This record gives sequence, structure tokens and C-alpha cells, in this order.
Amino acid sequence: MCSFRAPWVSGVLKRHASVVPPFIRANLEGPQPNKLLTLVIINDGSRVLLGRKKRGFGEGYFNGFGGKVEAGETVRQAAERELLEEACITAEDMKEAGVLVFTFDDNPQPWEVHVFSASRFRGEPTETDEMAPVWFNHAEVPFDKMWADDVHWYPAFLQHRYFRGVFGFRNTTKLVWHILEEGNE
Ligand SMILES: CNc1ncnc2c1ncn2[C@@H]1O[C@H](COP(=O)(O)OP(=O)(O)OP(=O)(O)O)[C@@H](O)[C@H]1O
Repeated sequence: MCSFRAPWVSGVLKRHASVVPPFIRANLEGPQPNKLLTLVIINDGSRVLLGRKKRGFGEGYFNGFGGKVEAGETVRQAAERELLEEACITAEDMKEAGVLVFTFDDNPQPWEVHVFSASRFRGEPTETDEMAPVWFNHAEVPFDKMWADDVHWYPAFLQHRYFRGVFGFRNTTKLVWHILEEGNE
């Protein structure tokens, strides 16, 4: 059977076969290709730059900068474009930090978010229609005002360990299951 998913996703389904909730398995084995999104987090070594989302999906949450990959662009180009559109900055040393797959019980299409980190950038972080940028010390990342998955993968992110995660949400925002694996890119 052909699959739209990366082989590591099938690996997760196999390794955790007895505990994967049915809606997650159904979506990940279903016919819908993943929707590709990006997330860029500036990490200067002691602080991260996040934005408070002012509108749309995840409104009110703090998050990195990112959005959907558009037709004709690579994931990296989309990450650069969204960072410029949402925070008015250009990363100088952007690298892949990890990948997250989100499944929702109310949406059959899995989301695949490519997370990038950068420590240097050009420009001045500036509030836009979409995001209001704020620096947070590593010990003060506001997880209570962020997506429920974030608390699980930020430790790996902050310590520069590559990560892969699969997360299942009910009613869009309630995290009900997850697997996080760290290591090899
Ligand atoms: C479910 N748990 C989650 N945990 C952490 N981050 C999450 C997330 N779910 C989505 N995200 C991120 O939220 C942004 C939404 O982007 P979103 O505004 O929808 O995209 P985009 O700017 O293309 O939309 P419009 O152009 O306004 O339609 C995008 O960075 C995406 O990676």
C-alpha cells in the first residue's frame, strides 16, 4: 500500500501499535496527504522570540512564526517567507530543529509542521497584523498560553536535540495522546 507519510510515522504506528488511539491511526493511515506548515523560533541561547497570534488558527496563543507552505515553494522558503511576513525579520542561520505531526479527531487531514531554529537574524522584530513579538527567557516560556504539544518538545528544541513527534487532539485543542522521539535527523 502506498503512503503519503514519512517512514518514521509508520514506524511510530508499528512500535506503539497497542496504544495508538483509533482516530490517530485512521488519519495517519488514511488517504489525505499531510498539510505542510512551518514554525520558526529564534533562540539566542538564553531567550526565545515568540509571537502572540492576533487572529486565525491559534488566536491568543504564543507561538513561533510560521504558516502553510504554498504551492511552488519549498518548506524552507515558506519558513523564511512567514518569518518575514509575521515578524519582519530574516534568519541568518536557520536550521531544521524537528518535525511534528498533528492529528485531529474533527479533521481527517494530518498536519506536518517543520520546526526551524535560528540564533541570528536581520531586521527588528516588529508587530504585524498577525503576530505581536515578545522575548521570553528559557525558564519563562508561557506554556499555559501555548499549544498543548509545545511543553513536550521545547526541552529538546532548547537543547538543540532533533525531535519527531506525533500528537492527537480532540475538539481541536485538547491533547489526548502523543509520542516524542529524539535523535537522528
Ligand atoms: C496543534 N498544535 C500546534 N502546535 C504548535 N504550533 C502549531 C500547532 N498547530 C498549528 N501550529 C502553527 O500555527 C501556525 C498556524 O498558521 P496559520 O496562521 O494557520 O497559517 P497561515 O499564516 O499560512 O494562515 P493564513 O495565511 O492566515 O490563512 C503555523 O505556524 C503552525 O505551524
